[in-house]
Amino acid sequence: MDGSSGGRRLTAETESPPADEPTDLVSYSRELEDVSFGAIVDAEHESRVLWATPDGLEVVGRGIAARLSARGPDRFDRIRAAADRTFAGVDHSGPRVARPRAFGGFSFHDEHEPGPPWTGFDAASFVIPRTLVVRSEEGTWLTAVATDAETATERLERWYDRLADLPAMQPSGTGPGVESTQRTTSQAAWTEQVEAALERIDRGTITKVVLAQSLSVSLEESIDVPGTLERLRRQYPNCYRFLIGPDADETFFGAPPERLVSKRGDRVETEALAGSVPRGDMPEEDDAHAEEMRDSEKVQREHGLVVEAIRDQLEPLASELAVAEQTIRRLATIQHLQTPITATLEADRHVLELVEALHPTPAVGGVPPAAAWETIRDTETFDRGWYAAPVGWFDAAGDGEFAVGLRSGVASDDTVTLFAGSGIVADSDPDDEWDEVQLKFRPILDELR
Ligand SMILES: C=C(O[C@@H]1C=C(C(=O)O)C=C[C@H]1O)C(=O)O
Repeated sequence: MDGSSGGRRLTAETESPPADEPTDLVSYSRELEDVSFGAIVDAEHESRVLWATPDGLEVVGRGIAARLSARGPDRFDRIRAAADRTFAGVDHSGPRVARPRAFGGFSFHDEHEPGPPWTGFDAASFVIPRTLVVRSEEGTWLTAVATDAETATERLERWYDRLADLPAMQPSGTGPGVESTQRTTSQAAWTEQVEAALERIDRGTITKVVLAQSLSVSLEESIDVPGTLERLRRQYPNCYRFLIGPDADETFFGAPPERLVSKRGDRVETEALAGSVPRGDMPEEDDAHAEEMRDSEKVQREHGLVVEAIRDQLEPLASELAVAEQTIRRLATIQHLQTPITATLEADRHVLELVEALHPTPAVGGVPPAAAWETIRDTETFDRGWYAAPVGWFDAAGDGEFAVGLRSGVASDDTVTLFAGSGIVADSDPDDEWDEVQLKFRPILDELR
């Protein structure tokens, strides 16, 4: 879905600009007792990131040792080139798990121009935080990154003492309360939008398109995003959790179920996640919904398009590709059809090459990609920004992991703008698709109440 783009820009800043000469960065790590992550990500006026995976890796970061951002259709390449230069100057002393990583993501489309509610969010933007805490099977580690050894040591010791003094558990609080909500799309407008998309499907312009809505939520109090994510962890333990807070007013966060891609060495893992039904109150009802989804020709067609597109994108890069058996993915409020896909790369690749190849899958875009994007742009009356786009991390070796930025919202003080969408194929019913979108608002909306 690369379209033409006006402005192209690339910046790679470190804490002591100018950045055209790569600045060397020193990274030191130290093991910690388990600590509260809240102290790292409570800084609303400093850059902050949080990343947690269903398999138990949790990372929080604060401040900026280096920032990479890019616009335009070659934004993936530009970020990679800038990152290669930056990482080449990093000297890390510590275990691999505690190494510096770049956290961030991309807008859904490369024509993205930052504007409210996405002011701080470029079309591609990553930071290597100055202070990092990672919790994994290999323990909890603190890392400090700086332009010289003395600053890195000082930062490491200061944060070590600060974290050691805080209780490991901090209360995650309660929801800020919802004062009012405002839709971008009324149900009548949605019905028209879906019918117009169905006409394009009838004419053969597209086979599938994912249409979304946004919901602006005014809160009774300002939101504590890390606390909200902590509560989401309890409700959605098998989902990702992320927070991307540039040093601006807005924070993008969510609890997406969907992995876009993970890459370690030559091993690649991804999945098709498409097809949705509610959970039932009783086990029988729950199973009945799941069965109805599995047996639906429409849902299978919708899901199959995603599997096919992922396979087509990965096959040229892989020496081996395996599509596993379809399963039901059960989350607290919704269930999905899921097909895990793994591959072995035939040559060395950067995870951003895989991100570029895969984004957007037809689980969030459509088929064919360009005509689907045109439909989205002609139809949706709000800015997708970073919704449904890749969010995650990568390291010096080009390994990394990205989720799809779903079940997400962008928060600014006492407002959160939520996003959710659903796949439209031939036979889609506007009312059913409406219900599905409302279901997908729930993970975040429930935690705001
Ligand atoms: C578009 C969203 O979800 C995606 C679309 C799905 C579907 O159409 O069934 C299911 C999971 C996600 O891939 C969303 O959560 O906003």
